[in-house]
Amino acid sequence: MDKSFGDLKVLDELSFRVDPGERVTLIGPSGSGKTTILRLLMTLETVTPKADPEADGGVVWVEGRPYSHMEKKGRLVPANEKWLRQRRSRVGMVFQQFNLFPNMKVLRNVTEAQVHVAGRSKEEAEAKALSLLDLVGLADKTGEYPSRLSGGQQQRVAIARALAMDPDILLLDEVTSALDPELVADVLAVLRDVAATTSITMLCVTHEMGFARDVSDRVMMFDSGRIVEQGPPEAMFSEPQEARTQDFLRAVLAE
Ligand SMILES: Nc1ncnc2c1ncn2[C@@H]1O[C@H](COP(=O)(O)OP(=O)(O)OP(=O)(O)O)[C@@H](O)[C@H]1O
Repeated sequence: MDKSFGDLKVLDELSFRVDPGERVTLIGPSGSGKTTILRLLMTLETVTPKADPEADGGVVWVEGRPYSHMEKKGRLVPANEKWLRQRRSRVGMVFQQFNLFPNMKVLRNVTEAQVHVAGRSKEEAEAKALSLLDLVGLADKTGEYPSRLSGGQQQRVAIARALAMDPDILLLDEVTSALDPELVADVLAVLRDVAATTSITMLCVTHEMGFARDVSDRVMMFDSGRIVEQGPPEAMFSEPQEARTQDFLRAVLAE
């Protein structure tokens, strides 16, 4: 797939596959297009069509079904808003800036989409929310507004909210970058727990190399919208083959 913003080409003929249950970490310098990939998967962006209308314009597939497109008379056509809304609910995303609903208490933050998007009853949604808030260590904060929580606690609510929809894929976009250093460990511990206790597919952008090493099946190094190299974390971190990966890891690990 390609993605451009005006004249700026951000993703260049990018193509990759993530298997069900696989944990993939995207690493690479700032501006290399990592967040754009997650936003495309969340349908917050659309791919830039090729000039040649016959060319493969970049179709995103999730769980073997077209996601960015829909099938019409045996052909794939760009998806309409209704289709996207339905498919989007199969993908959970946690953002750098938490993005909780500020006017809703913690419990309602985690039940809202369950009730209004997934169509669950209030009781069912609350039971699920309570068990997930327990999982992220916030069972005692259900009645608080987000503004009364630390950044780390807000991020743990956001993780519970994403998981509450039973997504096929969990997208994590630098989820600890906006946190004070002492709060990072708690959030990573919750995610390690999620990785260890579920089989959810995870696609994660992070600068936390220890976390990437522990939870990933595969690490992909990006630069200028292209995959520079990819492989299991042991190989990527111990013996990166490409000079760009070596330079990037040296710089990140020296921070
Ligand atoms: N909506 C937008 N309009 C214009 N340019 C954009 C937009 N979103 C992203 N870009 C540009 O696309 C490029 C890739 O951005 P992206 O956020 O995907 O990179 P990244 O690898 O995630 O970087 P970082 O690690 O800093 O978050 C950057 O040059 C960015 O300025």
